[in-house]
Amino acid sequence: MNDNHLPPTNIEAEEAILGGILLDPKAITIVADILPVEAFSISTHQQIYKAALLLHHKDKQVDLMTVSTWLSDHKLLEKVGGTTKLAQLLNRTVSAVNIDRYSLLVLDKYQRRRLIAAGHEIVDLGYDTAIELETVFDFAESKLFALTTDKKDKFTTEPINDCLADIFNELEQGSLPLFSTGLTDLDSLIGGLTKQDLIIVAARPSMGKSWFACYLANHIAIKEKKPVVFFSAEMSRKQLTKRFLAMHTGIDSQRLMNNVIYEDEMDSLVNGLSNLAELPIEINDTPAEQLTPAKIRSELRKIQSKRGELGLVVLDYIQKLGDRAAGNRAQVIGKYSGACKDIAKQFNVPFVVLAQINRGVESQSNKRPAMASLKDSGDIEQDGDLLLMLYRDEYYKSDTEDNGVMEVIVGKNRNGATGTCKVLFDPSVGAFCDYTS
Ligand SMILES: Nc1ncnc2c1ncn2[C@@H]1O[C@H](COP(=O)(O)OP(=O)(O)OP(=O)(O)O)[C@@H](O)[C@H]1O
Repeated sequence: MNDNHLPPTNIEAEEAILGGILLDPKAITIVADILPVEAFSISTHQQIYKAALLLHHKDKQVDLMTVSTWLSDHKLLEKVGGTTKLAQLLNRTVSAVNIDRYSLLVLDKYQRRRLIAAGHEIVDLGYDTAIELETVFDFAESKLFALTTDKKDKFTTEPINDCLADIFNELEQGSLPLFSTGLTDLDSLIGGLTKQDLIIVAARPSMGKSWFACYLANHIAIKEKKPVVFFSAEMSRKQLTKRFLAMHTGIDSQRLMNNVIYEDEMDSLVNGLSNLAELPIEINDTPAEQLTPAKIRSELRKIQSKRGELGLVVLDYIQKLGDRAAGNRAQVIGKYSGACKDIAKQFNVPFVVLAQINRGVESQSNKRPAMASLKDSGDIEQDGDLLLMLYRDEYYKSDTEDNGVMEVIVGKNRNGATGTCKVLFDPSVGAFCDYTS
């Protein structure tokens, strides 16, 4: 315990770094990406380093002359101690050889100061009993997580120039900010599943929402090889795993649920088990009343730090969350859908959220759902970037010509067209494929 409570600093290392920068024009290129301005503990050090960084970002040479001229031109030279201070820094430094090592020493103290600041904020929140405990935990966890992982706040204000640089890089690489669904007609309508989008998949009960979500999860896990996280407030972990197993083995899901396997299915079972075991699919079956946005964020943070960038998040299903006896359900659901959109942005991932549709569609002649059909809809349709509504004619008419066909109705598409496409669907094993094939 530090009795005098002085914040941890390493002034000598800070001086050595600044001296190195003034001495050797190459030095700034080594430290610019490692050290933020705030890593320096003294404001004069921060100001000198900031001048060096600004010159560096404008592709200007960085040395004693250019830094002192810049500071003088901006009426800051006297504030940092004048040319005497710069000369002192220079005189104390023999070479810039160890500058990367010194940077780590300075960074270590900076991280400790940030940890202490976060600790103070967490203590204050702990005392503030007006704030819900869950919010306090979420805040505390995200503060510490930011320190141990990225170390930089992603959501700061940035000049448009920086965004343009990112966009140019993406265009140059031709990398798509979205994932194919594996269904050609659906992809032609929606493009694919876009990162940061909230994708609402809505339908009447038993229409095949969970199967559709399983299909997307499985497809992204296989094709993108990125972690897919399935929050199943509806089905247990075992039931959901058996659905995935049915998809991989072709064994009827109903029989898998009842643990009935035929002898000639053993090979498929073994193959399916080993294929499925390889996939980066994570299942969380926290009961609906305990599955809060804070819990979802906390789980995603853990998975992301363990397995890397996420490929897809699924929630089955939104109206199940929260206190179902509570008065204004629309308001509650609106709160959840807003939080889901924030999570999609925060984790840079498409977030597929399943939703039930109002019984109202049953009284319509064509029975096909529309945007207004969402049950307890709250702000779901506003928060969603993409709204996919599922419809199967055989659900209502056993003699339909469209046996085995699912219609995917795109009711809202922030990034493109709306419309309907058909896909083939086998609910016994959760198989989806193109209608035209
Ligand atoms: N083994 C099976 N054989 C035939 N049909 C099946 C089988 N298993 C499930 N189904 C059908 O799949 C549909 C259920 O799919 P799914 O659970 O994905 O629907 P859902 O829209 O998520 O429903 P809910 O909202 O009730 O959870 C039902 O129509 C059911 O009859």
